[in-house]
Amino acid sequence: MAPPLPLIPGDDALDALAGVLRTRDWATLALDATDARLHAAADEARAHAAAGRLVPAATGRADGRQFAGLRGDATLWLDDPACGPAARELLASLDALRSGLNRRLLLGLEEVEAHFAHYPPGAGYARHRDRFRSDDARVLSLVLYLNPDWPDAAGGQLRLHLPAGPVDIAPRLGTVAIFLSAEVDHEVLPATQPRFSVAAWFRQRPRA
Ligand SMILES: O=C(O)CCC(=O)C(=O)O
Ligand SMILES: [Fe+2]
Repeated sequence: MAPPLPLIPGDDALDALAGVLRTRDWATLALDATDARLHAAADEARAHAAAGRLVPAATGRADGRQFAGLRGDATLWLDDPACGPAARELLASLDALRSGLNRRLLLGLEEVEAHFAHYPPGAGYARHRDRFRSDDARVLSLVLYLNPDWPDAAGGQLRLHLPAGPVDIAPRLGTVAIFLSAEVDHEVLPATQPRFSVAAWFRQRPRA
C-alpha cells in the first residue's frame, strides 16, 4: 500500500482537525518532518527560487494590482508548468485535504489554489486578511512550512492576531497553520534566513 500523502492526515486526525475548526478560527498540524516528500517539496521550492522562477508578489486582486511594500515574498503557483513532481503531489494532497475537510465541515470548499513562497532575509508581510473585499471565494487559508532546522532566533513567525491575543507559529518543516480567511488577521515577521512555504487557499464559489 502506498504510504499516506504528507498533507492528508488519517481519518482520526482529520476528525480532530475539523473538531478544532468548529470551535475556533485556527488550528495547527504537525506533519512528519522526516517524510521524504516534504523534503522533496522543500528542495523543489529552493530550486525554483535559485533559478529565478519565483516572481515578486503583488497584494490585492489581479484587476486592481497594487504593491505597497506590504509584502516582500516571491511566489510560484503550484499549477505553473515550471513546477515539478513535488509540487504536483502537494497540490493533489491539498485537494484531498480540501475534500476531507469539506465532508466534515460543509464549507462548500470547491477548489484549492496554492503557491510556493520565498521570503528573503528581512522580508515580511504586514498585517492583513486573506479574503479580498471584492472576492469572497477564499474560505480557509493554509500555510505549510518548508524550512528544516529553523532556530527560534531566526524569527519569521506567522503571527495570528486573535481576540485573545497574538499567537506566533514558527515556520519549521512540517508545521501547518490553518485559519479562516475572512476572520483572522495575520502577518509574517521578518526572518534572518531565507523562509520557504506553501500558502494555499480553499475556495468556495464566489458570492460577491
Ligand atoms: O507564510 C506565512 O506564514 C503566511 C503567508 C500569508 O499570510 C499569505 O500569503 O497571505
Ligand atoms: Fe495571508
